[in-house]
Amino acid sequence: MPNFKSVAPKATFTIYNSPSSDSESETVEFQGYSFGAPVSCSGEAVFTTSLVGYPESMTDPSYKGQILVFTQPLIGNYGVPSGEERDEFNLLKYLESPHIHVRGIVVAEYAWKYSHWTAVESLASWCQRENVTAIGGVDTRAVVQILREQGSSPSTIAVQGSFVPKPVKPETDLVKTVSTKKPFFVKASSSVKTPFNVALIDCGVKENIIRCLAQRGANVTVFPHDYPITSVANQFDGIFISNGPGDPVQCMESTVPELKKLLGIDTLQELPIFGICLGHQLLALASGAKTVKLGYGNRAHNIPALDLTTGQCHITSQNHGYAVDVETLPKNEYKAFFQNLNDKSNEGMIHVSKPIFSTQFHPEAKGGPRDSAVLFDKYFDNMAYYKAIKGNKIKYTLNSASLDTERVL
Ligand SMILES: NC(=O)CC[C@H](N)C(=O)O
Repeated sequence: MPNFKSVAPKATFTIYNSPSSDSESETVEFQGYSFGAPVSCSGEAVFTTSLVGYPESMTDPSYKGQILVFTQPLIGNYGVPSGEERDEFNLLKYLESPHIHVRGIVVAEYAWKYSHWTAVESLASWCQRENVTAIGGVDTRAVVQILREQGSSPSTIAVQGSFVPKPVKPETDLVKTVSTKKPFFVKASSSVKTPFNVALIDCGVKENIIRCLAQRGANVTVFPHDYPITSVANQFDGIFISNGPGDPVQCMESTVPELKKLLGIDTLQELPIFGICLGHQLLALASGAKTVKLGYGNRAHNIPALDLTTGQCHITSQNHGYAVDVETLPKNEYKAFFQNLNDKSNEGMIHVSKPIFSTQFHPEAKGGPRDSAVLFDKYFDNMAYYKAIKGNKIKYTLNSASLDTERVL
């Protein structure tokens, strides 16, 4: 095989202590080679210890604007699957959204040769097409030691011959950039006779979350993150709040007040609600709790989360930099649902009397283990009960045929 590495443009990955630092003592540099787009980039460096799933992670909207460091030493070996192929729900078969959301990737060794039955191109050509920076040849173990010490940090990837932007603080208003611009509709599995109707608040939803709902028998109407959901909530059997990028407090003026309003509507006290990751954090904020930034976050596919209601441990898929401060949960309303057994951070909350719960980890797990897929079943049980007690009072009056059938970007 030709020695691609030796002819690839040189690249440098730099980690900064703070966005304003430019003196050498405050930066650490790693030299490597570029295999992505011939552009430099700047973003918050975060790391994942997941062993597989780079196409899914890179297209997860929660990673918007970040530079993702993979600790798995060989990346690219199974190429990239089709970003066009769709399943029976018209959802992307292999990717979690139509485009790459990470700004750049950092790997130890890029596999120039790939092989997999689903692969349609190499990771390098995908990054080039999507204008995403990629550096190989970096000692990612050393990188993680720095990020673990100083926390997720401003960083740049400089590609030889291109303009290098300054390190920046994580951007604000990221949710707006990834949320659908207009409502869209995904039809439930055709094997289900009487589907449920779920209103999904899209803060940057992963395709597999919608699939987990549609497969179990929900027609999913996906709404923009700032949609006045209270104006339609009485037409639905359940509300779902999705994952998404950035600091949850960025949604204090959009999604959170609307959720707060929803929680206060007398006639909707029995309405089931389920939130995942950012959805969990926003529900917590709407309930009066607070969120905190974690040092370096949790990004992996093997994080143990203890179900505090059963004593069972779930091995979970995670990607987050913030967490709910469990001490601030309103005690007469919510109790902690799951706890992270590595760092003891909060992994979910459950209402003491209403059918409302949320998790910090990703039960839809793409990629990752499916231990906690059962939580989707729990949500469906809650919806079945709600539908039974409401009789025929819930009426879906939106014209779903007039809605788009995929996210509007
Ligand atoms: N996956 C997510 O929804 C991430 C939530 C939030 N942006 C965080 O980093 O904590």
